[in-house]
Amino acid sequence: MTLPLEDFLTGARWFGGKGRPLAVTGVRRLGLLGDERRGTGSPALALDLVTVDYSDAEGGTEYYQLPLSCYSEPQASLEHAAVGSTEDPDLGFVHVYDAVHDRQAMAHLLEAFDRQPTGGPLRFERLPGHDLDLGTHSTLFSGEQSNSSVAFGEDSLLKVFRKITPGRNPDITVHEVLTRAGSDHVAALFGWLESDSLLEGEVLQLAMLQQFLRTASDGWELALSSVRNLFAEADLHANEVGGDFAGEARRLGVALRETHETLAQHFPTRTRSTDEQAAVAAAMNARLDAAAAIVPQLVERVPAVRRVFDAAAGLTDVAVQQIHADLHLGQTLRTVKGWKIVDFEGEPAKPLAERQLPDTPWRDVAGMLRSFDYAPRVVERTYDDSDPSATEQRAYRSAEWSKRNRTAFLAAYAGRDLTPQENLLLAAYVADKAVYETVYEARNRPTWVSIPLDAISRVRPS
Ligand SMILES: Nc1ncnc2c1ncn2[C@@H]1O[C@H](COP(=O)(O)OP(=O)(O)O)[C@@H](O)[C@H]1O
Ligand SMILES: O=P(O)(O)O[C@H]1O[C@H](CO)[C@@H](O[C@H]2O[C@H](CO)[C@@H](O)[C@H](O)[C@H]2O)[C@H](O)[C@H]1O
Repeated sequence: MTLPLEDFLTGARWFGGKGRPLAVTGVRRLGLLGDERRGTGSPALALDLVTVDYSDAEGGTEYYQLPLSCYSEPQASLEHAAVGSTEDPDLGFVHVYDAVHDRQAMAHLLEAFDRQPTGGPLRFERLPGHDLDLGTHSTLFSGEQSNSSVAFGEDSLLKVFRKITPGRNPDITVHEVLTRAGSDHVAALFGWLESDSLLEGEVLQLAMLQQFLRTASDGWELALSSVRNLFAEADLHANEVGGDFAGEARRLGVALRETHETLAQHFPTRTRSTDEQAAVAAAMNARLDAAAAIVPQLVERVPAVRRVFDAAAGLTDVAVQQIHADLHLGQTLRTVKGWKIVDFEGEPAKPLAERQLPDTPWRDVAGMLRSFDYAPRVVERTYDDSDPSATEQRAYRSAEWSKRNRTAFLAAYAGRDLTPQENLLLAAYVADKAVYETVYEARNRPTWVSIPLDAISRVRPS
């Protein structure tokens, strides 16, 4: 009896290949933890890596990590996480469950981070400065994530990477550097798990353990409630209502600037050659053409956007460094100790080699500016629009909220007026992100596509 892994993968919310024809063509055991003694009720935790081959025109191979809880007896309490039953080469006949749902299995992992066993096929790396709380139990985060996150009490958070790209994971690399540098703007990295076996000649990094931000509120949710407050007070301006966000936007600007400064001190920096800058603009134009083929409403807006990208092609002395590369309000957390930035993996859809290239900090700034445009537009959509004057009033106030927070964020980030070159570069990155968003929305939330399309309509070549 083999495990129905294709069904399991396609039903998992973190699986990136949904809707594509695929086959699981290999399963590789990276490690086994815990000893399942019959009758003890304690599971063995198998860390397996499955190879997924796609058979559509795009084709390609991906690897996904499956942490599996293996029991000799069925577990009624884990029925919701059942994968199937199988004759396992190491364990004999077992009932198998998705281990991130299983407190006993997660406890094996946490203990292993504490003990750091040597000699096995798995390496549990730790950074100094924090004693793990082993008296906690695990809770799986729910939510639209591309990985699986498990909190251990209020002490630590384990992010189990699902799609595994051979090579170092930028989320670990960047968190390690920022933690060692004492940055205030990330959750401290406690450690990570990697496999001794190489794939395609590269290391496999499987999970990251970090400080659990107990007092965190999601930046996106905070922005939405600020807009709701504004809309609830029909005769007040954004600076007069209780939930004004501009102070937070300013603090976010400072947090991003300081994060960029720390990254620039610890990773290589350089300026792009003229050829590289031209290639970046050409890639933006190519993305624009590809997006227009998918989102027809974009077609009439292509010439204006192209003029911005063409102007940006000629910019010189563009400084590049390590950045976040996928920044938006949903990647920020407000804690009692200020703003924290999470998820330094870069855009998951891009190949690792591309994600590892240095880029301009203005890409991150542009990502945040786009979020300040999104938040009020998303709230506007929740209102009934039967009263045209109320709808118009909300649209006006929406633009007011967005401008106020974009201005506060940018002023705090830059601390000075932007040069014409910086303005142009930023405009190009904002447009590029909005173009990307039209495709993202068309595929995922088609009724939201007007949000980036309207932003693109406002693009004016200077
Ligand atoms: N250290 C932390 N403490 C508490 N919550 C966190 C922490 N890091 C991330 N989160 C929250 O966990 C969720 C997933 O985090 P993220 O890094 O974006 O995962 P993914 O790579 O799966 O998208 C987000 O809601 C984020 O706000
Ligand atoms: O899942 P990721 O964090 O990699 O990002 C993807 O999903 C985001 C939505 O969660 C999407 O962001 C867009 O919508 C946000 C509101 O939901 C908004 O704040 C962002 O500014 C906007 O780009 C992101 O584009 C996509 O890559």
